[in-house]
Amino acid sequence: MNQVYRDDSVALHTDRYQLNMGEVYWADNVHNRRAVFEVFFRKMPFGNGYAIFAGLERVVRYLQQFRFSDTDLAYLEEEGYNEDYLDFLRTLRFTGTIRSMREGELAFAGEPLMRIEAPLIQCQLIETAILNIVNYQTLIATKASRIKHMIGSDTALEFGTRRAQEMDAAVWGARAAVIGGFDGTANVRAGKMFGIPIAGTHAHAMVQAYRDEYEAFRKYAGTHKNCVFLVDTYDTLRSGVPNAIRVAREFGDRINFVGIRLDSGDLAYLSKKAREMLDEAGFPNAKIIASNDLDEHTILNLKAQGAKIDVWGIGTRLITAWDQPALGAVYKMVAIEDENGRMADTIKISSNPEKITTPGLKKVYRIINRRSGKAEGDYIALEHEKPQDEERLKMFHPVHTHIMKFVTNFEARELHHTIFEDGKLVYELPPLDEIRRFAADNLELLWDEYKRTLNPAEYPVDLSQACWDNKMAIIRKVREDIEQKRG
Ligand SMILES: Nc1ncnc2c1ncn2[C@@H]1O[C@H](COP(=O)(O)OP(=O)(O)OP(=O)(O)O)[C@@H](O)[C@H]1O
Ligand SMILES: O=P(O)(O)OC[C@H]1O[C@H](OP(=O)(O)OP(=O)(O)O)[C@H](O)[C@@H]1O
Ligand SMILES: O=C(O)c1cccnc1
Repeated sequence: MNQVYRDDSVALHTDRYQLNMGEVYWADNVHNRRAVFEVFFRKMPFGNGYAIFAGLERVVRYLQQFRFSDTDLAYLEEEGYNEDYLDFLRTLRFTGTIRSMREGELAFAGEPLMRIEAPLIQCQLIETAILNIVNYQTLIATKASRIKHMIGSDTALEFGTRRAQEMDAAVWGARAAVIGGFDGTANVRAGKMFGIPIAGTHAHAMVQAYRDEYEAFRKYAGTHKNCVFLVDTYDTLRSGVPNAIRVAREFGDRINFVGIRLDSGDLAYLSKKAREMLDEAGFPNAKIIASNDLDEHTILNLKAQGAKIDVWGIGTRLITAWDQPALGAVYKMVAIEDENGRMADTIKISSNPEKITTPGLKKVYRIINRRSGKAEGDYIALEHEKPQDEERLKMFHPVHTHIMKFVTNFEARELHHTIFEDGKLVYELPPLDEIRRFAADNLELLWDEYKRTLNPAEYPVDLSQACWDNKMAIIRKVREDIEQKRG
């Protein structure tokens, strides 16, 4: 094992191969050539019809802090990196330009979420952290949106911290959940950091600590105005709910009896019975909160059974993205400056046509039909193109090109915004409630066919003719070059 150093920077939050490539570029003096990379994912997470982009705020914070500390450099020296290379890294800062979707934007497979344009070595060194952040936060925001879709107008609370994949995931996951439509979190630190409303009841431990359930509820009521009693420690209907009602009656106006929480058993049956008991006791406004391994599937099922649940506490299955642990977003080069100072488009070829990258500097537009107010699809065009000037826009599937349509009377809304310009932050990070509203408004652009959680329709993400022609010409050129070199 190597020596251990103080963790005082984020610059080494990268893979070793990025530093290795950086050294190659630096030694060959090509490290400052302008390069362009794009972040995108290839498959819709959870089989959902849309994803919700999240992670930009943390990417911004990371890039603002990006610098190698003395201990970083000492560590890299020990790892055998060239001293002059390390001297170069010592003063390295992010000086690039980033165009990105805003957090809360709807995102789809195959389209660039972010575009990073910077000296080659910088593009490379920041790849790992950017993917780390965007992959996780976009995944959780999307999972939260699926769950919130089922919860509808009831309250959705994020309860996952104890089961999250470590502390960072818990707080940034709570924030992503809010972007996806959640109303609050149990994580107090996330509340402090992001201004998320915090909510909380109590655990079985408190009932066990007093042994007597009635006594425990009374103690809670004695110290808290807002009371939610957890009623399933011993027997929900015979003990828990009656004790909650008894304490609520005894304390009267001295407390605000918010309701009860169910955390085990048949949540449909118990919630209906508890609702009857609370109503009969004169507490029709007391809420029923449910938790216990909930996700969009159990919630749909519970609603179908007529469960009387007002507030849903969702932990493990949200914060760990239970059914799909990774989004799989990648970071691919689309252009690089050549030895003559001109930008040249680049491509990565694959035997799978869906995996061939799309070369060149591009923009992404959402094509919105002015008559219906709904999105027709997303349209990826080359930088210089102006789709909004077209009378009749041809949209076709980028792989199965015979699937096509013409759109008229549309708005072409650009999805990327400039975040950094030559290293300077030019974007004002919006407050979280604005991002949450933005995500909810965006969902209004989608037909219901794209929003159902089971087998949604595939939303079109198309290339412009010029973009497609450019891609085909580059594929042909690469093939010809290979043939020529083979002789
Ligand atoms: N009426 C229902 N329909 C469908 N799923 C339900 C219903 N009630 C509860 N569930 C879900 O079924 C699962 C039940 O979990 P489990 O079998 O561990 O029982 P439990 O009630 O948690 O038992 P324990 O007393 O050990 O906590 C949970 O995911 C819960 O959300
Ligand atoms: O089920 P989740 O979706 O992950 O939601 C969070 C869970 O965390 C708590 O359980 P835990 O057993 O850890 O503690 P408690 O029941 O004693 O509070 C809570 O009661 C929920 O069941
Ligand atoms: O407040 C609660 O009820 C809560 C918080 C975290 C996890 N489970 C429950």
